[in-house]
Amino acid sequence: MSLGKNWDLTTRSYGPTRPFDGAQAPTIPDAFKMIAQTANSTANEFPQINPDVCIVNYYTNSGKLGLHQDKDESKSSINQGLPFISISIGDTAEFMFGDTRDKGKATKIDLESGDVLILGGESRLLFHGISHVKTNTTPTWLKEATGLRPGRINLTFRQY
Ligand SMILES: O=C(O)CCC(=O)C(=O)O
Ligand SMILES: [Fe+2]
Repeated sequence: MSLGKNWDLTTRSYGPTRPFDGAQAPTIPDAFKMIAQTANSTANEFPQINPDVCIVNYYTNSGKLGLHQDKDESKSSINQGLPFISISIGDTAEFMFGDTRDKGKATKIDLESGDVLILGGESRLLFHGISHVKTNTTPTWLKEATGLRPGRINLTFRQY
């Protein structure tokens, strides 16, 4: 699901509406933007963004995402190395990143619930992906407080 602008996976492009039902992408709640901007200013590595896209991905326990670069934002955004800010909720995922699409050469780190990962500047075009989601790793307090189903939610904030 996309907030702000619609992200169409088929054409790998952004637009105002969702092709499958013509609906406008819902606006990004200010509270969401604030979390992403606060994380970015706390990291203090990259320029601040005014996010106009938030892509929300849900991974089941068998969910994966192949190594890819995020390069469908505007040339200006990419050339400036404007960061994309990723927030993980729920089950832990193994995140891979590297200079090439080669999985064997990628560095792997765990992204746990609550972790924020920011790719910006020179790291903006790193190849990255999710190799697997680790079953039953959602913090107990979060499961109890929200009834979150198994799996992982990832929010990425970008400025097109
Ligand atoms: O799920 C993640 O941590 C990464 C998501 C991602 O790479 C993307 O949405 O482009
Ligand atoms: Fe990505």
